[in-house]
Amino acid sequence: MSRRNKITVIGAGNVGATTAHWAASRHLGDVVLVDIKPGMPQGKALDLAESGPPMGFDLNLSGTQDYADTAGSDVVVITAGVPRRKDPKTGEYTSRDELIETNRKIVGAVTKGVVEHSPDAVLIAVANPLDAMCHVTLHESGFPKQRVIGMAGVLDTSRYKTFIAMELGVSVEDIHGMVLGGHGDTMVPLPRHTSVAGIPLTELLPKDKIDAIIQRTRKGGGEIVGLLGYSGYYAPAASACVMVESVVRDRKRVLPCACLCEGEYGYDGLYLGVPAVIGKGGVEKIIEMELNDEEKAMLDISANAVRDVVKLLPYTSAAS
Ligand SMILES: NC(=O)C1=CN([C@@H]2O[C@H](COP(=O)(O)OP(=O)(O)OC[C@H]3O[C@@H](n4cnc5c(N)ncnc54)[C@H](O)[C@@H]3O)[C@@H](O)[C@H]2O)C=CC1
Ligand SMILES: O=C([O-])CC(=O)C(=O)O
Repeated sequence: MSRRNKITVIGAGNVGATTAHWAASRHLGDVVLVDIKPGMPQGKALDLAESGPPMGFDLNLSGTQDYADTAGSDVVVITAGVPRRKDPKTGEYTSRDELIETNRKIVGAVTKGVVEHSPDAVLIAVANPLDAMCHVTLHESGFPKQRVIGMAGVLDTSRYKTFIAMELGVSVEDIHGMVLGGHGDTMVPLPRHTSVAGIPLTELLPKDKIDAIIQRTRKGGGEIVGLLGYSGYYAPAASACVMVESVVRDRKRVLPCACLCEGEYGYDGLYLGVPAVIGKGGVEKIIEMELNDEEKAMLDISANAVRDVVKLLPYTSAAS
């Protein structure tokens, strides 16, 4: 009898529980939710399982504090970590980068727990600061780079496409394009490589409108924090699920993901959002697209911003 895919989600908070929800509703596999809060992943998994009859999914959904229950996972999504929050009094909110000290410890610890029981899994990092957390996950897992991927570009691209669709009054389905670079304000949307049903975006919108969409995309996470008081989770979880699906169904989607660049785009030993073919083995190939001087300069700025954060980690030799 063939076995179902096994998907583990570490951290059953907003992003983790919603990832489990999307994964179940798309029938991607059995889902194990892990969280340090006793009873909480168990409760969310049971509640989700009880939504199977009306929603028509019949998967095993369980919650646990014990990594032994995650054994043999095909994919593990690591959302455990603190999110940024808005101070209700001042309206100020922290940057993703300020989460590094807390989250590197959480992500490091959970990665060790995961790999002990799932030595062949593909790991998808989600906690922030995302690109740095990919370095933590790679280092603590000892996995090959192909099996440690970061989720950010799918989300950033999703926001970019949403804003384009809103501006043009067209379906998001017909918008094709990508956002590369680090998951921060220096990310690099690529309007020259964006089209609407094959029509270049640059023919459909004037430069000032495109520039406004780029700025809104770069600040997309912050816009949600500003409105909610904490980080968004529907779009992040949906984006993680697109990556999970490409792995478990071996779809070989071309997705912008944080991948370890070793020479690609001129960067060495640095996680950065680049287009990649995602299949059963994780990153099957990084696609090197032609960038013009302006685009490459923006990617360099973004890579430098990521490098500055990665340098704060205790064990990486500063990536070049
Ligand atoms: N890469 C991306 O594009 C995005 C990243 N994020 C990041 O994802 C992370 C999670 O965000 P939310 O789900 O909104 O936060 P949340 O606070 O709702 O959930 C985090 C969960 O992690 C759990 N946790 C903490 N330490 C743990 C440990 N050692 N083992 C197991 N579970 C542990 C907490 O108990 C909590 O339930 C944050 O770092 C956030 O910044 C959020 C959205 C998008
Ligand atoms: O901005 C945040 O706090 C969470 C995140 O990474 C995003 O939504 O892009």
